[in-house]
Amino acid sequence: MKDSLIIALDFPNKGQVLNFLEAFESEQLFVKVGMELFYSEGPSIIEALKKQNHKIFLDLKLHDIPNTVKRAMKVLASFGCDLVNVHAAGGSEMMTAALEGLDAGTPSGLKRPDCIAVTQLTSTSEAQAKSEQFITGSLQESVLNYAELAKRSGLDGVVCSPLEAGMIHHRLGSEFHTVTPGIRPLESEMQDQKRTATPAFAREQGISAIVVGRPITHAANPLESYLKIKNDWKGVRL
Ligand SMILES: O=C(O)c1cc(=O)[nH]c(=O)n1[C@@H]1O[C@H](COP(=O)(O)O)[C@@H](O)[C@H]1O
Repeated sequence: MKDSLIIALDFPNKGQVLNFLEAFESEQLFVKVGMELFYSEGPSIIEALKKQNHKIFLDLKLHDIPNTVKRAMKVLASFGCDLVNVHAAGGSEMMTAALEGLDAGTPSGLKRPDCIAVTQLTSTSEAQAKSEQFITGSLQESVLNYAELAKRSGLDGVVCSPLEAGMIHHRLGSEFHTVTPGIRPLESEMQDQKRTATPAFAREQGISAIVVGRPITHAANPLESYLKIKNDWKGVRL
């Protein structure tokens, strides 16, 4: 996953996804299938994307009792995705159970998908975390606490905002992955995201992978937007 730009395919159905991907024929992509697309299309969307040789992040953010998460992860592992996630707030026992389910469900000969934990959603502000989640410290501390818990539980990394990734690598090492949504080029609107940064800022933080949705999928020319964000992220000067 190192240095990947993951495109969030937040579309309602397979038809719109395949239509969108036509412009990317020459690119081997890392794409994210989230709740809307997976709930509408089911595992067949994963099959269709694998046929096109794209890497896949199946983003269903599991958060339930350990037994339920373990059994669900066993099913998800059988799809042959590259990356899946849970909410760190589910706790250490749940995260360990997620890994057990993935190990049990990964077909022989395949690598188990990497598993990362959402710390604090990038749509959460400091004020919201304090007034609605009742955290007493700072939001950064909360992100770091969740990241430490995820690492102790054996996970491969976390989802956080680009603003916290540098701190996480400093504390937990560069091998522990940070995957960061909340990426907004200077000209883009924040929409519902609260903790955002540019692709160039993300590059300076040692982030493993950035996740970008609407700045690409809603762009007038999605391929052009993708290439521009990718170049900014990789520090390529044209
Ligand atoms: O787990 C995620 O992917 C995720 C976590 C998070 O904290 N924030 C977040 O935005 N995401 C996802 O990342 C994508 C961001 O999309 P845009 O805001 O359109 O770039 C969406 O598909 C979100 O579901």
